Amino acid sequence: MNEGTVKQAYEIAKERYAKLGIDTDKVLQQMQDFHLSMHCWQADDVAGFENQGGSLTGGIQVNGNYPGKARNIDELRADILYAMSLIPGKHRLNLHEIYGDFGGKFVDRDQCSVEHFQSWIDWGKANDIKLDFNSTSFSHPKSGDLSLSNPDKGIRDFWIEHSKRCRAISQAIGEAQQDPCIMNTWVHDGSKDITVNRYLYRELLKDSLDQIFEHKYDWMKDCVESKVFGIGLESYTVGSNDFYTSYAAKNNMMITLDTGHFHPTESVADKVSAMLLFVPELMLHVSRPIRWDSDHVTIMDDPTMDLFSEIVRAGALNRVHYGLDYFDGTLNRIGAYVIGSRAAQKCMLRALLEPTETLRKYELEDKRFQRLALLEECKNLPWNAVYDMFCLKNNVPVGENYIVEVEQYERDVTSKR
Ligand SMILES: C[C@H](O)[C@H](O)[C@@H](O)C(=O)CO
Ligand SMILES: [Mn+2]
Repeated sequence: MNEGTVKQAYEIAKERYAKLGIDTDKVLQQMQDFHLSMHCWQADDVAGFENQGGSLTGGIQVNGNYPGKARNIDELRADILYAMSLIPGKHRLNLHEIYGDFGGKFVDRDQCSVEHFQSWIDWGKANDIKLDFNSTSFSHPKSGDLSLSNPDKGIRDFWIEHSKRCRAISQAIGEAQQDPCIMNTWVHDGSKDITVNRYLYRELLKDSLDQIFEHKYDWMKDCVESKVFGIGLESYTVGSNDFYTSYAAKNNMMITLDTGHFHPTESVADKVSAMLLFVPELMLHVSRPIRWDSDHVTIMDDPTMDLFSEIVRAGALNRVHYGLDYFDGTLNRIGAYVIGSRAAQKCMLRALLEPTETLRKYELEDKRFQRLALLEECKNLPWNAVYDMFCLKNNVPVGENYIVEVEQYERDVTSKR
């Protein structure tokens, strides 16, 4: 689509939205301030640089063997920068601990420190990209079924030490970038079959977390992530939703909502207003679960649109952090970043373009037909013309034009790996 057509379509959309009391120019400004935290692990199928060739454990799984995945830190950085060049706006990068710059040496998880992330800090500064962080409990000989909740004190202490070090690394990252680094704690701990020790494991997890979070930092923020179940750990998850919701509320901590970590018919959108009354902030891991936590590439589907609408309706734009979390090895991985990131942006854009005040007025007046009619009509308002304008303003390909760019990068770079 040429520039003139995009501008023309935008002017028509602007007029259409103005009739509903929406200022599209203002929404474009808001979109500029909407930063995703892109997950580094889509680039290499959650392999990282510690355990080259080791298998992915911890109840998560990547399918597919699409050629050209990033094999080292340079390739991963190049791929992420390329993906970012096709996504409008400025975005963060979310690192897992296993993506440290270990210089080819084996650095065990209880030995990691800021020196292994100094080159990431420098890279972030050089590219104006803020970083977030995750401790990594999976893909390690000591991962087993239980890490922070393991009855074996030696194993528990190993993971406590890992988590404490990850927090110190996050603090250093946050201070260096002068913006808090958000550190997510997710552990896979659970049981394949019936366990008679539910209370014990949760008691141990609580105690481990209390030790990990004891030290207070000012340049990092903690969040905790629950899950329904992992593969091979189907019967019981120590860090369930009830466990972490209670823990976060009691300790005034941020909670992570991974959209793949709930029962298939459970609405994650509905949790936003429920949780934000009791926890200070939310971290999202936007994913696309197909029947289970399959981590398909995020698309503009109803659950994701509902989630972003609820954030906007709750007036919580600044209390939510927008991480992505999917990993699909069956398709071009850079393309996957672009599709998922743009989809999340489109969901946010549509949410910002909603005539919420009018809808609320209808609701207060018990005008049920009018409320439903306007909600339906919003679906076919010209929001896509506003998104195209957002792309144009940010100098990135408009619409499907990014497909040829991804193909070109594949020909020039990833197919040669
Ligand atoms: C890599 C994982 O997806 C991530 O650490 C965690 O957030 C998760 O969602 C596990 O299912
Ligand atoms: Mn997640």
